[in-house]
Amino acid sequence: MQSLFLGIDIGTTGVKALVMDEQGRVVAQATREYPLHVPRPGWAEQNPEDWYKAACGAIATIISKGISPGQIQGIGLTGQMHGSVFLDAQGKVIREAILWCDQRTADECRQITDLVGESKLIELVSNPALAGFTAPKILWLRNHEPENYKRVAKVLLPKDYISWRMTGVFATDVSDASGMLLLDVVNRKWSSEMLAALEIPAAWLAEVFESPDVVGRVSARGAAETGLPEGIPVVAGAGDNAAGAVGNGIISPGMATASLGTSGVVFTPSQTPAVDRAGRLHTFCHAVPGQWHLMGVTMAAGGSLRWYRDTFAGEERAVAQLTGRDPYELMSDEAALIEPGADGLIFLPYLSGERTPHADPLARGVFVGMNLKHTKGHFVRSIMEGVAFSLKDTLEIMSGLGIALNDLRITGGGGRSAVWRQILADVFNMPLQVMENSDGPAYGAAILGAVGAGCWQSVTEAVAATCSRQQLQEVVPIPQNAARYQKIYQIYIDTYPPLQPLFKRLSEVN
Ligand SMILES: Nc1ncnc2c1ncn2[C@@H]1O[C@H](COP(=O)(O)OP(=O)(O)O)[C@@H](O)[C@H]1O
Ligand SMILES: O=C(CO)[C@@H](O)[C@H](O)COP(=O)(O)O
Repeated sequence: MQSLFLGIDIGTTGVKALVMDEQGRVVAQATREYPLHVPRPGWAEQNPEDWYKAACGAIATIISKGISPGQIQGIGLTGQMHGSVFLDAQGKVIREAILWCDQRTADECRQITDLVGESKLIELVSNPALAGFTAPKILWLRNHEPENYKRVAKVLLPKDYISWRMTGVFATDVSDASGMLLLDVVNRKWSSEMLAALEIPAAWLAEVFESPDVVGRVSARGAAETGLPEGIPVVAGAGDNAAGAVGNGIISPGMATASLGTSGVVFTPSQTPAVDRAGRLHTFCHAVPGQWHLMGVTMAAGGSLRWYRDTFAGEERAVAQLTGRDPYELMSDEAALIEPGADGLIFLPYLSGERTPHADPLARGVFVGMNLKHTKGHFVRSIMEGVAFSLKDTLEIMSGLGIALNDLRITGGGGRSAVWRQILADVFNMPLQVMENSDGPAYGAAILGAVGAGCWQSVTEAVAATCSRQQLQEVVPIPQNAARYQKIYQIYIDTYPPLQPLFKRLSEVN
């Protein structure tokens, strides 16, 4: 009987689970959505119980597809990074998790920066204090919900909460832990100096492991809840971007992923903890032991298109329901009819604030240049283009740091759109590789689970054994589009600076 490996991704929109065989072939997959709560503008929360129920539901669907649970020999978890799950001493969730895209901690970021100092922060944890990272959320709880704060016994990241529910073990991995602002990223261990400075007890944090390390086994309780046999090894796993990179074979310098999930990320590995001293890129540990990575993050990439779909694409949603098509496909068809440049309509995708290149939680989305000619197709196209310009910002910073990329692979839900893929290739003026499996993070997690279970000796060996078959297509830039986008990009980058003080004033009256 073939051994199988289960990868589970606790995404922002839902859980994606897949099962992979010893050759790296995906043999079954399932997804389950859950809601995102926005109690106030700029806030974003989810109920960890929803994640666990969805994960159990996705596992049940996979089993119902004929997968024998007894064949599963290893499990890897991944998920949205930075989210704070606060548990009390009985293991009860104290309040909803505050997510990566929540912008409430601007004051706490300032507090941390004032307390520790900008350059000392880079020295201790390799990154500046950014809204969305986990440590500022812990301080927010202390400042705003002292009753809840008093009850805290553990702070877990989203995937680590699921791992704990399955195994009873409190564990995390170096890539996800990097986004807490509490990890000494260079030495891959908690920073006792940072914990002391912020007065956060070390006992609140899970033990840190390398991503393919086995941290526990499915417990009797986990088995009863998930329908999996007791005893399957569970590895530490990785943050979704690092796991997605493993799933797409991004484990050497020069390679990168451009990801269009809810967020948009350009991710490239590094053999050293090469810090961007200006703090524009995140410097985190990679899921490959001994490697690090740099990444730039656009907060609302696919999230911008989803906002448009939910707010303005009622007609497309209705037609999609009648025809069995996906509303995103219909929106992409509309965008395909519009010329590159959207007849002068430019979109700044700062609907959830921004991280790269402007670390500005108060930034907001903007359409510039609307005129009477513009139709819905123009708006869809300008959203796709604005997100591409934002990812280009990260590529430009990387290039300024001397990072040369020669293999850029697209991943995430937005990569399903051929129009959006071509826009990215044209805006970047670089060929893009389209991979077979767009659920890169879940696939990467399954690979890590397989390495932990001993199917391969290392992540590098696993990637060599699984990824070569996955390259489907190359999207080549169209020279005249690339030239046009180069001009529009110059206008795009000049649009934010004069608006920045207005975003601040807007936040004061809202
Ligand atoms: N067919 C499609 N065309 C264009 N964009 C799409 C399509 N399908 C999904 N998307 C985009 O992908 C996003 C979800 O990507 P996904 O990788 O699943 O995100 P997450 O991991 O954040 O849950 C959606 O918000 C949407 O913008
Ligand atoms: O905050 C980050 C990375 O620093 C995000 O990339 C989250 O990890 C969420 O990812 P998606 O839901 O967009 O995949």
